Amino acid sequence: MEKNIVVIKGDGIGPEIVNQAIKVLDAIACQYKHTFHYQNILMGGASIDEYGVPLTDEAIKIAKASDAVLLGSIGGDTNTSPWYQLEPSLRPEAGLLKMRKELGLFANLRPAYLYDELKSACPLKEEITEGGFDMMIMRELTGGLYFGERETKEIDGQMVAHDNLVYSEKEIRRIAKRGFDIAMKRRKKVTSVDKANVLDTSRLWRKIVNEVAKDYPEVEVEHMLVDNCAMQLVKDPRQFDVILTENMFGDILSDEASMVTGSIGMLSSASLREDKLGMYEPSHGSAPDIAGKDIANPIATILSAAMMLRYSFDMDDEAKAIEDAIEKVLKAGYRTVDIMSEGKQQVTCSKMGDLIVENL
Ligand SMILES: NC(=O)c1ccc[n+]([C@@H]2O[C@H](COP(=O)([O-])OP(=O)(O)OC[C@H]3O[C@@H](n4cnc5c(N)ncnc54)[C@H](O)[C@@H]3O)[C@@H](O)[C@H]2O)c1
Ligand SMILES: CC(C)[C@H](C(=O)O)[C@@H](O)C(=O)O
Ligand SMILES: [Mg+2]
Repeated sequence: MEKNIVVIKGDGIGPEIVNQAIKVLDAIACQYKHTFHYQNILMGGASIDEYGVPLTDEAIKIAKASDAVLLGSIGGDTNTSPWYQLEPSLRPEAGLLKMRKELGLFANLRPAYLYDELKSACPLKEEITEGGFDMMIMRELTGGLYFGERETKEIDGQMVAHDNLVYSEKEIRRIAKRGFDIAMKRRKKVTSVDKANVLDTSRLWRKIVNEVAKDYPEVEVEHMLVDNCAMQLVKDPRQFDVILTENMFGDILSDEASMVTGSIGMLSSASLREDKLGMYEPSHGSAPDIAGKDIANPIATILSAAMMLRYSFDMDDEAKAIEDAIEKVLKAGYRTVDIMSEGKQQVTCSKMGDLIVENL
């Protein structure tokens, strides 16, 4: 097969981790006789430095015309980077949000899976991780607080800011369906997470989720308040199969879930819409504190590339080959520093990429 992949290396560790994913994709192309054409575009800080804006119309056009987008991560140190002196709509994150919205990528899948080999890197007690866990966070990605109207202004001599949280029935219904569809292929349980004891958007969310649930009688559905969910993720992550939630809750809970898998460097993600076009990126950020040192964990990005093969290109065998290679490398004892534990062999980001290619 021939596929056009748009590559956004991004900022910070972005280029380091994307280079490893491309090594792996090249090896897959060679083994399975595919041709992947890569086209680089800029987004985030790199685009600000080059064009003065975090995402150009031309870049959006190129992404829209592609078969899939592979992204590293964007942004800088929000305390020190000059990008954060710019007005909010010109900052790196505005480019990412615009890309998600322009491409209509409303469904963000973040699988949190504890590899047997990484149990020692997991901060939870052994009795909790016994048997491992495997959950999918289905995060709504183009609505909610991130996309509501916002403003900062002076009222009666003091600054006042507001961010509007809006969800429509249609937005909730389509993500809920995605959540139930994926649950049907898994352990058939959906935990819908909201704050229905306070928020109107959450009460609507719960009502629509219950309506959608009627079309999936085989799926067990439960509703959980987000604060409780944050606690349950640490207390007993094995109880979760699919966590279905809105944009901001999903952002926060997915970082939390990543840590119980050993490291944020393990959490991949796919941002999808109704057709096959998707954007694939690790769930973590540009990690400015470790950028340029060749120590970042590239596994989340490589797993995201595997999700690209699976969801955008229907290349299930190829995706599985990547996932198996990662497992082999972990079994052989190789670790980047974030998942390092006693008796294991510490390797760099690029070495981890090489090892995964060798094990394909
Ligand atoms: N999708 C994205 O592009 C994306 C996602 C999250 C954050 N960001 C941006 O990234 C910048 C930094 O944000 P942050 O520091 O809050 O979060 P971060 O995820 O970049 O880093 C948090 C911590 O995790 C570590 N870490 C992250 N990825 C790692 C990896 N692959 N291997 C090893 N360690 C890793 C970092 O070193 C840091 O200590 C901000 O500008 C933020 O807006 C971008
Ligand atoms: C960078 C930021 C806008 C982004 C988000 O909040 O969606 C990130 O944290 C993520 O998890 O992809
Ligand atoms: Mg996040």
